[in-house]
Amino acid sequence: MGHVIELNALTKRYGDRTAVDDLTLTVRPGHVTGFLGPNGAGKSTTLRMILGLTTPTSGSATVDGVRFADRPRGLHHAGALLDAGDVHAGRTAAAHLSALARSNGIARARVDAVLREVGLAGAAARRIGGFSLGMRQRLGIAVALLGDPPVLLFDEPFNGLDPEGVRWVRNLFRRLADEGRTVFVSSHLMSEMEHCVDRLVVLGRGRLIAEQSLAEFAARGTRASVTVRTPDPAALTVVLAAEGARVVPADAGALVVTGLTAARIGDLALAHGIGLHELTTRTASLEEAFMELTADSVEYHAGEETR
Ligand SMILES: Nc1ncnc2c1ncn2[C@@H]1O[C@H](COP(=O)(O)OP(=O)(O)OP(=O)(O)O)[C@@H](O)[C@H]1O
Repeated sequence: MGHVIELNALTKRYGDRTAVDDLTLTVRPGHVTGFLGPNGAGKSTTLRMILGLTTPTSGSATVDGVRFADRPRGLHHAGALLDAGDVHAGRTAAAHLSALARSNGIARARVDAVLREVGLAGAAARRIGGFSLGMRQRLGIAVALLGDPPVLLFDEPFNGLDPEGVRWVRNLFRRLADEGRTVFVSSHLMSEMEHCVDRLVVLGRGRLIAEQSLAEFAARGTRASVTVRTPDPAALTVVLAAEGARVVPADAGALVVTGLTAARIGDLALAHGIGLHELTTRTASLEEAFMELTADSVEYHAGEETR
């Protein structure tokens, strides 16, 4: 079984700006691999280089050891959803897919099959110009599936989808991976990814920050904190700080404590005769782990002047 995507020191520079910086990684079949990073991290540029749409400045991107541009009949080999807005608005959905099927040597029957698959069978004869964003995403996914390819790349596939659509896409990715395909999905939102990926590649300012399983990623981010409520926060803060804990006041008189377990906090409070009204352990969410991991590489912070 093959269809491994390999990036080797892949680099893309635009003038003095490095969009993708020395990226080396492997994306394997049978998994849904999430490709995460803040806006401008270089995800789209990377996907475009894998597809041979953008030429690397240096390094290489191959599928099964062969550059995409060197493969005949592209859509049989790899399917992609890139910019869902990038279609001929005057065409109908069926005409758009039929044209692609013809130019890629794909049987016409596949057009109806993928329209059904993405839930657009009823809209086949409608012009794409009148499609909602969610319908365009579905059409883009239909294009990716058209050649029944072993490799599938999706750039921000959840954009514009309603909750039912999001769920459908997640199940679709899972099924495609279970069929042994290589599924590589970009997103800037961890919340979209944590329900459907089993591996993660995290990018920040063009550089690889993490490449691991979802479980490994979750373990790295779970720094537990304990929320404590007490009628005497000042006294408890002194006691906990003396034990080396970090204590931060939170809403409504609560304290957020890191560095001590809930059990230890409870014992210390008892030993000092301090009452407790709440003692709750919280583990950081994947979203928080992702934010922490990429904090140094976020380029565009809200409410901040350009640096
Ligand atoms: N054709 C281009 N010419 C010049 N700069 C470009 C070009 N394409 C991308 N860039 C720059 O490269 C960097 C990476 O962009 P890219 O679109 O790959 O990021 P991304 O991770 O997909 O971001 P987003 O989540 O916002 O889509 C950005 O700084 C972008 O401005």
